[in-house]
Amino acid sequence: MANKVTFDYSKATGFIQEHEMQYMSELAAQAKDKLVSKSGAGNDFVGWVDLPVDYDKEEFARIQKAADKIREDSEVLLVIGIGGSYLGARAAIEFLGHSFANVVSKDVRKSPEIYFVGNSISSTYISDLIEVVGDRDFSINMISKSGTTTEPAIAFRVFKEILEKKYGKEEASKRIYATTDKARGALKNLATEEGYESFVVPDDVGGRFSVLTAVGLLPIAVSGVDINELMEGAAAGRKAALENDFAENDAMQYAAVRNILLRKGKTVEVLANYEPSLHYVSEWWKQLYGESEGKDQKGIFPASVDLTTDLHSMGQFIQDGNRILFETVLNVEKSRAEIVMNEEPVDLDGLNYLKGKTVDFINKSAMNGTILAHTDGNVPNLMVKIPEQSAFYLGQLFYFFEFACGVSGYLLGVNPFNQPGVESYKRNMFALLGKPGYEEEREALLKRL
Ligand SMILES: O=P(O)(O)OC[C@H]1O[C@](O)(CO)[C@@H](O)[C@@H]1O
Repeated sequence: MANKVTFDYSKATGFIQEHEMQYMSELAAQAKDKLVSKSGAGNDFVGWVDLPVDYDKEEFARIQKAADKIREDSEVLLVIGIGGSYLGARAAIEFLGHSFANVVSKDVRKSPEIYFVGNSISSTYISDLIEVVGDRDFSINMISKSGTTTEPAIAFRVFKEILEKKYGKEEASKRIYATTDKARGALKNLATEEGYESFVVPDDVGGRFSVLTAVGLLPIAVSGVDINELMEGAAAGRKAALENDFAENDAMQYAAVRNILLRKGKTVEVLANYEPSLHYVSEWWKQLYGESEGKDQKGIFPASVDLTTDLHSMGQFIQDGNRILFETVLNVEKSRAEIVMNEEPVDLDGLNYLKGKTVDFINKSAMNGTILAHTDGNVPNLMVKIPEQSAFYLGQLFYFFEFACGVSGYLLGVNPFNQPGVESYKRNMFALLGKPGYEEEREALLKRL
């Protein structure tokens, strides 16, 4: 087991010839140069490249201090945000924390309960969460880079009102933490007006690349994770991505392999995990790759499955359906817990052949068997190995995927750092809601409904 996050495409060599890798390595080197020298498309949004070694230390200390205060004075933290303004934090908290964090006793969790809201417009969800919070002490971390996104703004209005009713305006303002643009937007204005403690999403870091800014770091720190360790892992990932040539560069190889497969008609990448705690890492990854590459009528569609769970729902399609897929397995090499199968005196369930084996050994056997079956079914299989569930390796993993995404987007010939397509639904929604300025669209849309 290597003591770092690694990429392994040895099981996919039947689908990729050496000379293809050679050609793509040259293009990947050019793409990397563009990214690192900040000379490619969207180059004003590549601040994340140096973030693990070049971040605001004063703000970092303030994040830690705010996290300590929240851990001290709140039973519940509400994290309000959508897309890149919540997925990274949720990925980290769920990957590194207890599988049932919000349900176990505080002695086990050692932090406030953390709930995410403002990532949908469901009144049922909001109202159920109001019930969960009840009359307990709580704080809010409102996260929006633009400060104008509708989903989180709605949730914030609702919970701000509850907070102000409970504590009074002044005390409530000390329990609201705003993470947003340093100067612009409705949230920034509100924070200034009401005196909320504010944290900055740097101008040159887009939402989906912002997990290692205050966007991710404050909620992650509240959950009790050592954010220094997370940053150290990311710095190690950066060093590996920046300093290694293609032959030793895992992120560049991943970018190259997925672009070779795309050009052979593999238009869907399925990210597969065998640990439920990786579910939100996959959700984070989907936004990262979906928003970065899905444009100009191009891109690999990023999908995900939780295994072995989904082998009993999506397994049939992966094995035997339309051959447009390749699969990337996230493999946590060393399980955090060990459970050994015991022998029973009468082998009624037929499982005595597993006596003495660990559940993780069984899980890994399922994984290895599945990889070979899918490979035989013409699904190229790639693997990203994560030595264990620690903040250090998660930091490395975040950086690995971010760097590979930048390189991959340039290989594809798109600007990986914009998201023009996201505006279309917003315009329609605003028009249908009667937002001032959308009158003409409103008429046209109403006729079509
Ligand atoms: O942080 P904000 O500005 O609320 O944006 C949230 C998300 O919405 C998007 O802008 C898309 O609408 C994403 O790129 C972003 O992560």
